[in-house]
Amino acid sequence: MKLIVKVFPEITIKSPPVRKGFIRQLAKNIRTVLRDLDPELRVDGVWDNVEVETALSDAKTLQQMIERLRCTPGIAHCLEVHEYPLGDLDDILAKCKAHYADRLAGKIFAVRCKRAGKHPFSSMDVERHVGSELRIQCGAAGISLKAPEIEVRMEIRDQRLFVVHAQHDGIGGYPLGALEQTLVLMSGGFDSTVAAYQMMRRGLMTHFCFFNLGGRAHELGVMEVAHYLWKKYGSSHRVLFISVPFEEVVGEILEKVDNSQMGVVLKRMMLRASTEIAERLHIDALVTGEAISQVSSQTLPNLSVIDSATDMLVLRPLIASHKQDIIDTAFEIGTAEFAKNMPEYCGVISKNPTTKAKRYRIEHEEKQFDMAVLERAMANTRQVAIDRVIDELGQDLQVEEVIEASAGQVVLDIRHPDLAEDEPLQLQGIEVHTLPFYALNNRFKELDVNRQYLLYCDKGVMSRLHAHHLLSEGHVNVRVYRPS
Ligand SMILES: Nc1ncnc2c1ncn2[C@@H]1O[C@H](COP(=O)(O)OP(=O)(O)OP(=O)(O)O)[C@@H](O)[C@H]1O
Repeated sequence: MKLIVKVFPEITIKSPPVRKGFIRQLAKNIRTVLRDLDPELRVDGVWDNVEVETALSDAKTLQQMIERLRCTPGIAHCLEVHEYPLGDLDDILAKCKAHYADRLAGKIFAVRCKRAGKHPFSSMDVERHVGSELRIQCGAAGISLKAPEIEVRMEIRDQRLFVVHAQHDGIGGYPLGALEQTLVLMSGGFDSTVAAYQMMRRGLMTHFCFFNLGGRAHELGVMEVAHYLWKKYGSSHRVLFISVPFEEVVGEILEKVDNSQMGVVLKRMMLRASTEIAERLHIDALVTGEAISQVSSQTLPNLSVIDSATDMLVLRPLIASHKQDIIDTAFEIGTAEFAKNMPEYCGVISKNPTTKAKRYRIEHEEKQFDMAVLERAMANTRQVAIDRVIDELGQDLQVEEVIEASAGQVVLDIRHPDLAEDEPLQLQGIEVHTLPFYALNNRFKELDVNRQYLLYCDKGVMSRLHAHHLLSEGHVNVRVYRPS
């Protein structure tokens, strides 16, 4: 199969050397993202598109390839095409007929031709000839250029003809690796996950930084959603997940800072810490999910005082977004399910948080704060490559594993629903329920405590992590199911 990947239109209007650089980067990213599906894949960047060719014909793998391309930043859309050497107008007609004949009977259609190179005919000559002949030969109902039911599409490039079989829309943006890097402050809710996605889609390599305010379940949830985002939209580049233990910082704030000023001080501490991390890693900007007035503390005076804690650029891609739009995007990109179920832990809750923070007042409050506490948090920061984040977490956890389920036990398939649907787990005589890992924390307590639950996932890592967490929460009837 051949795919023609059309790059994001903003790239095509760049100067030739810049455009070339972007296309080279995109071709490299596509190779990386698809390599495990076909190590022999051919990827060539040309003028304003990238050609991808695979000798594989298995429908499931091809579908996976297309799905990955659709989520790769820099791609406007990709076309599934059939390639032929270019012949005369009748030959072009014959090729189009071979692919479209069975779809045209009784339909209103249009022929669209794009052409590059020197030919004895124009694009319009091709459209007219193919259109009028297909109409007669295939029994079509008519031609409408404005509102066709079916479009017969082709591209002619020099001496090659591509008949388009299907088009798949991508997410647009710039290829990762061609621009700078950012560090997103990730709390795992709707806002920070959408903010991270927007930066990634725009082509900025985005690392994740989480401040652990005291909730282990929150940390696990943030790791999972960060891993999901990276895997789905950014796996062409390895990024980092950084976890900063902020429990002691929260304790110090609770003890030393006036209640109404606590939220602003906490955010300033987060910015100080993330600035240091970003500088160490040569990252150019910080990103947060704040949107103006979304919560009472997200006011301009507060944001201004928060920003004065750092000289680093702080980007807030959602600043003027409506909450509903953010939620809709989270559903589209697949982070909403994580966000809805995120066991958020907020260490400092002010009764009357200030909405008009004053810098002198905040600085006065911070004078009481022992900065050694922040330094200790920084010294204990954990940094893991995102592709290892789940594995490393699961390594040392002691959880009993079961290789064969027996009657009476319930197997909980905690995989992402897409995966569970594609390859359903079927066990003779055993009760199997699907309960995705992101919903596990909230829904587990609704289950019958007298049953024994075996958690199942594909690699045995997520199941171990979650089983360990449930055990530590006091649910004793939990094991990991690892069929041999
Ligand atoms: N524990 C945390 N770790 C990392 N970043 C955080 C943390 N808490 C807050 N942030 C950052 O500050 C931003 C604002 O957080 P806040 O809790 O005020 O709003 P929010 O609307 O609940 O955010 P979200 O929906 O992203 O959880 C978040 O979007 C995130 O970028």
